[in-house]
Amino acid sequence: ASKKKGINPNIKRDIDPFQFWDIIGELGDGAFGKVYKAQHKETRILAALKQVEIKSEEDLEDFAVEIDILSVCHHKNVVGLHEAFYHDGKLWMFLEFCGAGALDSMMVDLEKPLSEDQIKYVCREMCEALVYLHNNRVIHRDLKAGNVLLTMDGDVKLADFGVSAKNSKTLQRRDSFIGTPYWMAPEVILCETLKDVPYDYRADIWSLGITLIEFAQIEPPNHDMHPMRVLIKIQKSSAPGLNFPSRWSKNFNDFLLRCLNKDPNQRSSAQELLEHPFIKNNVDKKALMELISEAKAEVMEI
Ligand SMILES: COc1ccc(Nc2ncnc(-c3cccnc3Nc3cc(NC(=O)c4cccc(C(F)(F)F)c4)ccc3C)n2)cc1
Repeated sequence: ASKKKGINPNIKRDIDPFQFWDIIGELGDGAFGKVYKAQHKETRILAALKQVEIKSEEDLEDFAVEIDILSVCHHKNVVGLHEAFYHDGKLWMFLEFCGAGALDSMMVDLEKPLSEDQIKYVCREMCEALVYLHNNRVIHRDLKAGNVLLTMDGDVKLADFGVSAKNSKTLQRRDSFIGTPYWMAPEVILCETLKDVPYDYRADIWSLGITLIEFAQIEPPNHDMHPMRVLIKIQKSSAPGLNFPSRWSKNFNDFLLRCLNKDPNQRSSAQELLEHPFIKNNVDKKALMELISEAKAEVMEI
């Protein structure tokens, strides 16, 4: 039976976005169209704008999924959608602007990893986002430092930029389904290769563990391997850990063991992780605020 193509109520149609928004800068050239910095004419709020050419109804359906997720997900740790337009054959998405950018570029710019106190705070905020997403039956599927945004106030917001073309280590994602393999849980790889093993929210917990190692070491495990080789390595090897565990607290090492279990059933849920001593108490944004001022100061120097 032909599914009735519901018009997505969250997308404003045939209204020119430039009536309400000005483009004030460029944020980068993503894999699917350009991304700009925009400002609302009345409210003066800032947004990140993605424009995507819509060539077919199928394209629109693809992106309508993203709009549906963003329209129902209202949480302090998930990037918010201001509004979306379908105008002039293009889909325009205005997301809340996070002034400090993504954590992977911050570590690259500062040429240093996060401290344990910074990791604690970001990890606690990411777990709160995952509890919310998983309770709303949303699986992120591509958790990594590049999808963790920061505001100038030190708020942590989960995003998903699809696949950045600039990262040559990315296996084609849009049509096929392989993302960036380094963060992929073993069962996901099985699923991608055998295409039948259904995987669920526990894959995000594995990727969270890999992302914490990335925060601690700037790169995920196996980053120096060819992406295709990594798929096999993750399958075959035991769960990864920190390169120098003794440099980190027992709580951090134990938290990683709870995330990085090759058996999805052995992994903790995001809710359980919120109770783990690594992030349960005296976690605050102070350490992260220092990192943000360093990163912004560094930019001012140039
Ligand atoms: C280079 O310096 C900067 C400085 C500031 C920023 N700040 C910023 N703030 C907000 N968004 C962006 C952004 C950058 C590049 C590409 N897309 C961006 N945001 C964005 C995200 C989305 N979609 C999602 O984040 C998304 C999609 C599906 C699911 C989910 C989730 F599961 F997390 F809710 C999130 C759609 C459209 C846009 C414009 N960038 C970025 C780079």
